[in-house]
Amino acid sequence: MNRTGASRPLRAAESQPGESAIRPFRRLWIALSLSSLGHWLSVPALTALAGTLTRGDDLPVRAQAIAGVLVLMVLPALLLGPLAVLVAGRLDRRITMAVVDVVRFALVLSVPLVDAVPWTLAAAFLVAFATLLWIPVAGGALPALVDGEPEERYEEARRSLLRGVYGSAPVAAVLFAVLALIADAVFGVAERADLAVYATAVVFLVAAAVTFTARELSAVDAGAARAPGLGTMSAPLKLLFQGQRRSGRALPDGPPVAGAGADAEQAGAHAAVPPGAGAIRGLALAGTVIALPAAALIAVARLHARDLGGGDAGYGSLLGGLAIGAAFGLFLGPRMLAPFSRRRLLGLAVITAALALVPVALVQNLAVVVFLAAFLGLACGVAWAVGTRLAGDAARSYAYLRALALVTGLIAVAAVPPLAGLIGAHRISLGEAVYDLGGPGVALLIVAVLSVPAAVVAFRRLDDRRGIPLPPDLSAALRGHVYTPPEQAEAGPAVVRDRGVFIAFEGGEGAGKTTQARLAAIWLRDHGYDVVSTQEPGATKIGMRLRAMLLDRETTGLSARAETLLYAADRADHVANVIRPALERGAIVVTDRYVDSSLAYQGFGREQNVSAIARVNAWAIGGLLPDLTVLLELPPEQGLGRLASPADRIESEPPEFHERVREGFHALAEADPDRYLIVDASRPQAEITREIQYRIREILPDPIPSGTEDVTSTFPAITDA
Ligand SMILES: Nc1ncnc2c1ncn2[C@@H]1O[C@H](COP(=O)(O)OP(=O)(O)O)[C@@H](O)[C@H]1O
Ligand SMILES: Cc1cn([C@H]2C[C@H](O)[C@@H](COP(=O)(O)OP(=O)(O)O)O2)c(=O)[nH]c1=O
Repeated sequence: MNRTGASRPLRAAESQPGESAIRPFRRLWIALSLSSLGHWLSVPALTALAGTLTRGDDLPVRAQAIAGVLVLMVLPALLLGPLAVLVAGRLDRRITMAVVDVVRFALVLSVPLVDAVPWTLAAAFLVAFATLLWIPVAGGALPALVDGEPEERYEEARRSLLRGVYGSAPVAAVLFAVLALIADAVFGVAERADLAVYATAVVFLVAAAVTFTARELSAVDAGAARAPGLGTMSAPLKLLFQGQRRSGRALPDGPPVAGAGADAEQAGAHAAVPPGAGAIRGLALAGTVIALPAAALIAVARLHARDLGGGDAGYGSLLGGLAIGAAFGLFLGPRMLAPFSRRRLLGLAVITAALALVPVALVQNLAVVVFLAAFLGLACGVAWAVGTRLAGDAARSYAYLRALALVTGLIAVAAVPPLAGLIGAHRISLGEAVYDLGGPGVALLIVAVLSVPAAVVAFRRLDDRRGIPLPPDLSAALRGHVYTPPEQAEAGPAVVRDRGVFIAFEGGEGAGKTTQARLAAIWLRDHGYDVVSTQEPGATKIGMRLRAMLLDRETTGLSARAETLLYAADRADHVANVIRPALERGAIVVTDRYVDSSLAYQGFGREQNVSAIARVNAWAIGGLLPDLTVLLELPPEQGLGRLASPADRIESEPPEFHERVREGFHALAEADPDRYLIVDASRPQAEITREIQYRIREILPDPIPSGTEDVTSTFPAITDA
């Protein structure tokens, strides 16, 4: 039972179809998604209507009308957010959400009926104000619905709701374009925007009906505290003011762990080094620059589409391109270029977004501009996803970043359309050819010219790999590994290895590493080689103590970074006291796990910055990499199923963790096929052993010293065991 008294459960998030318990969540999801669809649809619908109402006027008047609607739709969020939270906490959730939707329905419906610019502006403000009340109330619905459920389920459900709330933005833009096409075919130009406005009203009405029937939503507790990003509303202006007063120290100096939840810990971990003041300012600048090109484009999209020969359908396509691109970017951002520095990725994404605005402003073909807008959206989405993770989702710094983006967006939508109106259309003659540049195009170009240098400064401030050239770093990341500059690779003692061979076995739990490493060592010994069998963690005296700490389930609360460093410490000792001496005397070293385990488990598994872990380890091992790494690939559930002993601390991690580890190993191996052997470990043991022997044979030195061979004229033949 939860606070609402309803016995509902969040099997929802698990989405097992047919289970009746899913229904409350599903209804909440539908209600929230529909309301959001109405919200997103109201933006182009009302701006388009303002444009239609002023179609006989000059460009400046049209631009003002559109800018007015946009500004009034953003303003309430900036000024009245905390007030809304205060009011929302005292109201019945279901009734409030339904009433807000009915009010938005009535307001939107009244706009084409009154058919005047002032009322359109007033209605836009009132709709946005009503939305503001809806956000914290709706945001509190999930915590109330899932009270007492485990955190992972809650997280899953939260993500699903966020997808519904923000995923409806591209749907709305495309729907708007389709409605405009239909309206174009059926009605005259004068009523073109009306259809979208009526559709918006209907969506709100349906949302109200769905919400009203969802009885389990009734509760007088907004409870949004547990719903970062869904229902949190802070005072953006206050935050900005405080941020400034503290000279840019509103963002945390280190990992924002305290009270910030798992996301924040991850985010802190992603910031390879604790951000200094320069990096914090870089992050803030990035937040500003992300919003600038996107908001400027949204602000003049309708005018720009018209200049390019498109009507409202063109406007919808532009917004649709931008929104779809952004959705992809938000999804891809955290998954993109795993070995690449997150800070560099953020900087690059911001520069890309700013640069993309240049062709958006100059190209004279609407279809191409739609694609370019999608690209711009993609860059903004990636930047936002990476930036918020760096700042610490759910933490104060996330709110700060959001506030910065909101204020920048507001300034852009307020200033760019009037600027476009002021500039007006220009015709440039280039010899024979003439080039028509509209006011919106020039205004966008100006925004791009301002954004690009700001983006470059943000990149510089954020850069945590200073001195390492970008092109090889990026190209290495594209191939799946971390670029190590030649001088860094040489750090630590030189790799002295006359005759030894170094072979590592890697893979997930229960993949058969220990079994195959042992068999390989036996086979090699049988053929006369000096073989040292070893493993990580725990091959040395100190290592055994570290291993106990690392794997004991009693060890709780060990931070991801400390865990990484402890594995690296074990490895440093392992290399110095076991591996290197053995190789120096010419032995073959066979190790069960090595550095890739840290990249896969601590990097991919714990979602930390893989490049930072690679650097720490490169130093720990003094650049000593295996000649061959055998990767045994097995689905985690199969591997864990093979284990007989009770699960240790790492084995007890959730399935998603082990899945990420598997993907991590695979990415590392695929990037360097010369040094890896990828083996399907689900096959019979003997088959795997043969495949491994076949490959090891290729790298084995001649066991008989070369001088001796001349004398004996024999060549050692290694046969299958
Ligand atoms: N190819 C295989 N097929 C089925 N079971 C295997 C195979 N290889 C190893 N096993 C079994 O799986 C379990 C885990 O193997 P082990 O070598 O300890 O894995 P790891 O060291 O990767 O955790 C052992 O009981 C082992 O006998
Ligand atoms: C070497 C290494 C191991 N690990 C984890 C993986 C395993 O769960 C555990 C090692 O335990 P171990 O009992 O050696 O596992 P396995 O038999 O699967 O090799 O430590 C890391 O997370 N990072 C590392 O760098």
